[in-house]
Amino acid sequence: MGEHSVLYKKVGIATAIGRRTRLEFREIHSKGEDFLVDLKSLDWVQLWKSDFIRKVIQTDKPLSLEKAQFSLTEPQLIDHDKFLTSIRENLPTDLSQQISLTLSGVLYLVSAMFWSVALDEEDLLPFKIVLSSELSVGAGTGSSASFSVALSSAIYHYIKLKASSKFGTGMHNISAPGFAPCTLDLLPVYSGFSKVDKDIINKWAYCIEKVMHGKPSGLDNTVCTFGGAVVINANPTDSKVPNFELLESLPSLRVVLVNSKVPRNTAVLVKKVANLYALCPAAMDSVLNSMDTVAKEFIRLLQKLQCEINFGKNTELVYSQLEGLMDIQQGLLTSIGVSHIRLDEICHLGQAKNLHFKLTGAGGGGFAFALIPPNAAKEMVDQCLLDLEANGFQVQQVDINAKGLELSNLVES
Ligand SMILES: Nc1ncnc2c1ncn2[C@@H]1O[C@H](COP(=O)(O)OP(=O)(O)OP(=O)(O)O)[C@@H](O)[C@H]1O
Ligand SMILES: C[C@@](O)(CCO)CC(=O)[O-]
Repeated sequence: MGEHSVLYKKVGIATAIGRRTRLEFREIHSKGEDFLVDLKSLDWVQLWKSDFIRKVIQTDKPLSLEKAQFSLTEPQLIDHDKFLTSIRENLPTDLSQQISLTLSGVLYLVSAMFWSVALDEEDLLPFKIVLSSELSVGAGTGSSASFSVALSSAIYHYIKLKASSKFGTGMHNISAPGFAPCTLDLLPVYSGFSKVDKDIINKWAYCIEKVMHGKPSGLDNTVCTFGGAVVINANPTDSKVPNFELLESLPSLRVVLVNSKVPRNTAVLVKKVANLYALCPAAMDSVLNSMDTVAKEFIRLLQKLQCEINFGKNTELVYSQLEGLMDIQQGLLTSIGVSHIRLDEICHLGQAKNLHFKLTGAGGGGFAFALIPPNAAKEMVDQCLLDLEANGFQVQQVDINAKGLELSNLVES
């Protein structure tokens, strides 16, 4: 709740859904091999020569401050646009936009994350990355954020493992001479990521979200990193940087996701809204303020719902209020041009059976979701889902408040 308006400092909330992106990372124990990136969702395998990867890592990166201020913990110091331009120059020009964006993201992280770390040529062996996802790519359920977090966490974890075999365990400065110190706690075995790790990973993932969309809010990558539910811009400040709060508890809601199967591009939709803002600022301010009110009310009602569940109270009214807010927000998003005729059809089919759908993500196609209140008549819900499928939509039930980043199945090769 709060799509688009969160980019204008308004409040929003997002939750992790139980659909995972998996990244398998394997070091290849032979120096001369190529680096390999297998993108299952895009049906693309990329090979890069070891010499090429070593060269892009060593090349100086454009920064907003001196190199002596930069380290693995400070990705925000990279002059993003200049760096991205240089990354793109290393890619063939005949790639599809999706593949080109993804490979730009991979090269960005590989070349910038290793740059400041004190690992010699012989420490860095070629590796193979295999990426697959249960999420539809580019459909409004945060696939790009999920990809960005998976990739930045894998490289970060690899750096820590390599650093611990070089420096030993304990607190060590892993920066190369000439860079700012980066002191990390290196452990013999890792079972997961600490809060410090997650904060660093999240910062790098945000850089890749910028590769994908230009000016993202950072909400999607924060949700993918930390899991659960995250509120953005809860504390109004003059800062340009949004603030994030992890919500302690969110009621367990039944949610149905419907795929309109209409492809869309987040960056294009964000630009469309920005253009409308430039044309009609006063009216847009008013719509964005309304979106802010709706999102705040939605969060307040979710908390109220949790209390009512705890006290065994009847939750019917709160569900109706939440659904009312979803209808209002869908109307506001439609008014700024980010719905789509197929999303409108989902909403109409839902209304006929008393389910209230709202688009999710940037809109323009992609997914819509509805809450299924506990008292909803099963036959009505089942019929609605059948009607949606009969009209060519894809329906799936999802868990919300799901886990974020996890490390699993570590196997030595
Ligand atoms: N599993 C994946 N493998 C490789 N690249 C991916 C994967 N998932 C997403 N991407 C990259 O992310 C881009 C989609 O980003 P986009 O922001 O448009 O979609 P989204 O994140 O699903 O939507 P939203 O930001 O509205 O939630 C794709 O073009 C592709 O470059
Ligand atoms: C449109 C938008 O609000 C939703 C993307 O999931 C963009 C963003 O938050 O970065």
